[in-house]
Amino acid sequence: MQRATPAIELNALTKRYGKTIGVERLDITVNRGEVFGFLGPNGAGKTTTIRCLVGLLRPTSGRVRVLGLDPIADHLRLTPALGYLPGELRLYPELTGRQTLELLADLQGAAVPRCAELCERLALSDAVLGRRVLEYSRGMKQKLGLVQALQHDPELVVLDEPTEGLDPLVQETFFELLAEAVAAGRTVLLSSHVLPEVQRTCERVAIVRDGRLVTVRRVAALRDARARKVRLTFTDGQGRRPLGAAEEWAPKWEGEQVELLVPPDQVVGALRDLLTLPVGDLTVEEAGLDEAFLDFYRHPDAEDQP
Ligand SMILES: Nc1ncnc2c1ncn2[C@@H]1O[C@H](COP(=O)(O)OP(=O)(O)OP(=O)(O)O)[C@@H](O)[C@H]1O
Repeated sequence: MQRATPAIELNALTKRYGKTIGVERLDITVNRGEVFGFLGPNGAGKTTTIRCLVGLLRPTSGRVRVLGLDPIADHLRLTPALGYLPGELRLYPELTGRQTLELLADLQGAAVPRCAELCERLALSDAVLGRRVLEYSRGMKQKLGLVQALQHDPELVVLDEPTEGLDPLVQETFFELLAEAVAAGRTVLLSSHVLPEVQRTCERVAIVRDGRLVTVRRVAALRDARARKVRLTFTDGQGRRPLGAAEEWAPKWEGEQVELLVPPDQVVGALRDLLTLPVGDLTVEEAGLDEAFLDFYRHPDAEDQP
């Protein structure tokens, strides 16, 4: 494995399903040792990208390198170094949990030094592992999916919606496992539409929408760039009214009160205009990160600053 290369390199990755665009000209580089978030609404292209990364889909065009290798041509070399948790985990229902882990270890072609420890930490007891997967709850299947993704202590872990179906206690264990993987120098790519999960774990995030890259940002920068929530209360009892240029900031009315999400560098100008109206009370606060995130979904032209 070529250690000097980035963990993941996508150059103009395009995948079409007939006329439908899965992803279009995606350029993303994930460095070694990084926890990288991959965020986007339903149908944005996250799973398509991940399937191209792990060699399950052949790109229509563009270049994909994972740990310096081509995921399709070098599949056998790559597999032992790759941990993958699919978004929709399909398991053989007739196999027991234990047999499932053994089968997947065979396919990974690697020793599984962490299997027992991971089962213990995720509360998959011998009794549970002895039962057939068809008797498993959704959360139990997801835990099995996490064990198989990490059991061979892979160099790169790719997780598609990893916390789906996990209860809060198990989610905590999952976050601990992620932190340990990073401390041990592993690289993690995590796809999600749960923002706090990404905020908590990732250094950088790529936001995708409609198959295209909207932006790649440090999570900290995303936080700094977030909009200000401006709340005004009017005093003349006339309620909802036109707000002129401020209509651009998606006003949300409630009686005499209106709330606007304004980019930080435009707050002063917006207030100058708004305060010509009969305003009795005013608050300005930072919007939540999730609101900043939604803003990226809404404004296709949000500038790019890796
Ligand atoms: N096998 C397929 N055949 C045809 N179109 C597909 C196929 N798989 C995905 N698509 C389309 O590609 C686009 C991207 O889908 P993808 O599953 O990659 O999105 P996603 O970001 O993972 O969404 P979600 O968060 O809902 O899982 C969508 O328009 C989807 O309809």
